[in-house]
Amino acid sequence: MTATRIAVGAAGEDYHVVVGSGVLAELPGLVGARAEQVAVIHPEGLTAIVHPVAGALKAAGYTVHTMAVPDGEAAKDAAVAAGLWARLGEAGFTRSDAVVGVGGGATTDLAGFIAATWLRGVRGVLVPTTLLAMVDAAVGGKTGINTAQGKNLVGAFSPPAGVLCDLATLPTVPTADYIGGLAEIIKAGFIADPVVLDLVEDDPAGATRPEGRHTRELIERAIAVKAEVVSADLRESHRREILNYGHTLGHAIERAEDYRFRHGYAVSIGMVFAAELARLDGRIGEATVARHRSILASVGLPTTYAAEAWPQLKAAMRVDKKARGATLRFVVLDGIGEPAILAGPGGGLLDSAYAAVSGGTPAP
Ligand SMILES: NC(=O)c1ccc[n+]([C@@H]2O[C@H](COP(=O)([O-])OP(=O)(O)OC[C@H]3O[C@@H](n4cnc5c(N)ncnc54)[C@H](O)[C@@H]3O)[C@@H](O)[C@H]2O)c1
Ligand SMILES: O=C(O)C(=O)C[C@@H](O)[C@H](O)[C@H](O)COP(=O)(O)O
Ligand SMILES: [Zn+2]
Repeated sequence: MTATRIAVGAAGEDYHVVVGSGVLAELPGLVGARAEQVAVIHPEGLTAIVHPVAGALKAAGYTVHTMAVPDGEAAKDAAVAAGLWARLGEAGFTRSDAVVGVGGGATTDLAGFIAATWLRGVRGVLVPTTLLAMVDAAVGGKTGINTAQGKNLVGAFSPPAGVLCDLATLPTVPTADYIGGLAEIIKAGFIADPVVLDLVEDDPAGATRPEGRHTRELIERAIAVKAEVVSADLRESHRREILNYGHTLGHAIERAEDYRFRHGYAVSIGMVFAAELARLDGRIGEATVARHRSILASVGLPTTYAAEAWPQLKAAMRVDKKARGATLRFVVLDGIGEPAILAGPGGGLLDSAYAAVSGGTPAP
């Protein structure tokens, strides 16, 4: 099957997201002729994918440094970033050298951040190997790490030179992680492309598998949504905020769980919360909220969270990047495909929306 190339406009530095099987062969070309050294940042356990990638880069004449980082979210940590900067410094990486990130969204967020910050920016190429990283994390130039205070609180907008989504890497992704990626695909459906929702509803079981009937179309549609949005607003000054649908509560849940709760699962609960907020604010009806619950549950994503966590979650939401001063701002819907901002909802509205998500009366 031929590769699909989705263009992303990035403030004068345009790039492509390439989707297909076997597209990793394009990696040496993307790293470019200026680089002599390449750092390949990857999770410890991903050697079956990383060895051929590193081999191809060596065969193309680069000096390759494979740099293993902790698996998953543990990689998005200041100490891990500092360790990588030390290794780049010891190896003498210059501005013409390159960083390649191979792995899930946690790894591509970290690798992108290293590329953005080393010498104030070197060429970065991303090779996402999970569903979530292909459809969302590796696209759009948001890079970063977590801090004890919250999710992605340190980072930079720094578009990659290219993104290679090799579908051949997906079959080994653990099912629970694969399903996490569906949350971001469904998000793209609610905020911009309702056909995505129809495709998932047509075959929910197939949506949870790489060999599903609609898998490739779902991936390409979600990337197309992200590409359009970030091309219009790289630095999140207006339109890009819609990609944060479900993330205000979602990130608070991740922090409350000490980042041991899958991102997509937290976003899934966060989208139900945002839908309840929109319903209570008179923007959407019960049927649209019910559609959130049914489509997310149909692929195995969670839609509820503990009532007693509410005070902690409310406090954690204060560091959301969309907040302005003490005013919380939520992405909500005025309808499917019609995202809007709800600024400064009253405490009563928030409490009621969370009660609907937790299935009980949340602690004040
Ligand atoms: N920058 C952005 O715009 C953006 C967008 C969405 C999400 N994110 C971030 O992405 C992260 C979540 O990404 P994720 O869901 O990919 O999780 P992840 O990176 O933690 O990966 C999940 C697991 O899958 C493993 N894995 C990766 N590829 C594999 C493969 N092909 N076969 C087998 N195992 C594989 C990983 O090692 C890890 O254990 C979060 O940190 C989230 O904040 C960033
Ligand atoms: O690309 C964006 O913009 C997004 O908001 C996409 C989100 O899915 C992603 O999780 C992002 O990392 C969240 O960013 P943050 O600015 O809220 O930390
Ligand atoms: Zn996300």
